Amino acid sequence: MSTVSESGVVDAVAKELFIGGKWTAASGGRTFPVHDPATGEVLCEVADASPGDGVAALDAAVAAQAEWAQHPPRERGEILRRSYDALMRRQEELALLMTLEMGKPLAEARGEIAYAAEFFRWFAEEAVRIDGGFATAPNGTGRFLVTKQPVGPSILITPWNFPMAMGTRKIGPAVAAGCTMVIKPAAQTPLSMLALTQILADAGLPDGVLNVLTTTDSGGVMEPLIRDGRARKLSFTGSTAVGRKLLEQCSDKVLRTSMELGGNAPFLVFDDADLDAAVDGAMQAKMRNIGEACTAANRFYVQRGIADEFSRRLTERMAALPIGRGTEDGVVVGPLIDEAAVEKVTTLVNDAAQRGARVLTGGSTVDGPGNFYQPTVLTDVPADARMAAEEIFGPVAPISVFDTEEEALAAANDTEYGLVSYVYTNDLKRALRVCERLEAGMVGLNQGIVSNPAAPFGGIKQSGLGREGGTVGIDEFLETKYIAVNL
Ligand SMILES: O=CCCCC(=O)O
Repeated sequence: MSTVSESGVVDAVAKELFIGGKWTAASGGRTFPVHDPATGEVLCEVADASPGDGVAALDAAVAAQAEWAQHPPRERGEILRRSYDALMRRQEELALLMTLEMGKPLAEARGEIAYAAEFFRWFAEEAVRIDGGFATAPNGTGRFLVTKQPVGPSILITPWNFPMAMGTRKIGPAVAAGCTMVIKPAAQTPLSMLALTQILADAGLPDGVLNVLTTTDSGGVMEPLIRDGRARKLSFTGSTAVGRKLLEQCSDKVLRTSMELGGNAPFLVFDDADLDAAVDGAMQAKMRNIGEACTAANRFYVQRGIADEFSRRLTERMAALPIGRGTEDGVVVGPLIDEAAVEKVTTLVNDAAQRGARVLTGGSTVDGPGNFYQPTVLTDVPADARMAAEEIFGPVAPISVFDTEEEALAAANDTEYGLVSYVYTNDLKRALRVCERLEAGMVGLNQGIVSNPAAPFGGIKQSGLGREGGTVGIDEFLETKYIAVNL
């Protein structure tokens, strides 16, 4: 595409299902609308898969598995590498497409395309490094041969908040490992995944390796595939509530699972922290993706000596953020994904205010069309406020004050979640002590963003199972086989 226009990027995407290497209409020709969250307008109609379409997609993935597993790792890597190049070459148009369907500002959408592409570059390099082992048995006679094989047909379910990167983070290692896939993007944001599908097909991904289902009937279409028994793996990114249900379904046929679930990230700022850095980090940890991220700082705990100054500076920064449609120049805060998201944020803020929290800035929706909520800072947020326990998933920063390290750790760990925590301190011993005791799969130490394709992303407790990215990311799609050799 030579020009980048709103209608152009939407028109350029195939709106059908992708099954066995072919674009195909949903059975009955059913479609559903995709909306622009900034205006509420319909962007386009997309195929609405039925349970029967789901089975056809799984059939195609199963049929392609044996041959794909034998495909040379170098070639699997090269498909990913060509796809990386295409993503970066087309960064501008793909970013616009993402902003239109998801709402995030264009600068962030560009960032997500680059982030997404990096997963392909990373796993292109990992495809050729799948290793094994050969050892002598302790009794000296036998030998152990250890090899790794693809798990098999995999079901991938991706969320709306990072519509491209959560796809490449799963597709990358699956392709590198030699697994075939059925992928279902979120109904709110199918277009980025459909564009990505064409990129992979153009890069030479064989027919049947990637099959894509867009649907409004997620449970009706996906549950039978999970229970079918031919898929061997489910990788899901989404809420803990949905993750629990999927885990139950997976138990039926004992599927391998990777679960990237919800978070409730604490952000600790100690008196000895660099305050400028802490406020910068707070803005990143809170406002990346308009707060619609499982990694978003959900609770700020600030030590008493600097609490007023931290709150003042954060409030000033939040109040100054330009709000608007993500396609407009300079906009930093786009719309939330839908009305339900706005309602949830409104309920949580009102609940905290009723329990005694003070609103320092924001605290309400924005007049006019679209799903906008003002950047909001609350202080004196009591421990029993709902937002202390639930993911806000919006531009709201609740601040509470603490006195001692022990108190801060107790508050930070007082959650069923354990995805990520953030700590700001200049005391090395405290930093290490606190990082070790925080119950989280990831910690940002004097850093407001932890996400990196080369690092293992994932949570403990009810934030999930497994890791994505890093050197361990490919293992999620590999089985270890041990061959006992009798000499
Ligand atoms: O909502 C969670 C998606 C994870 C985004 C990231 O990789 O940082």
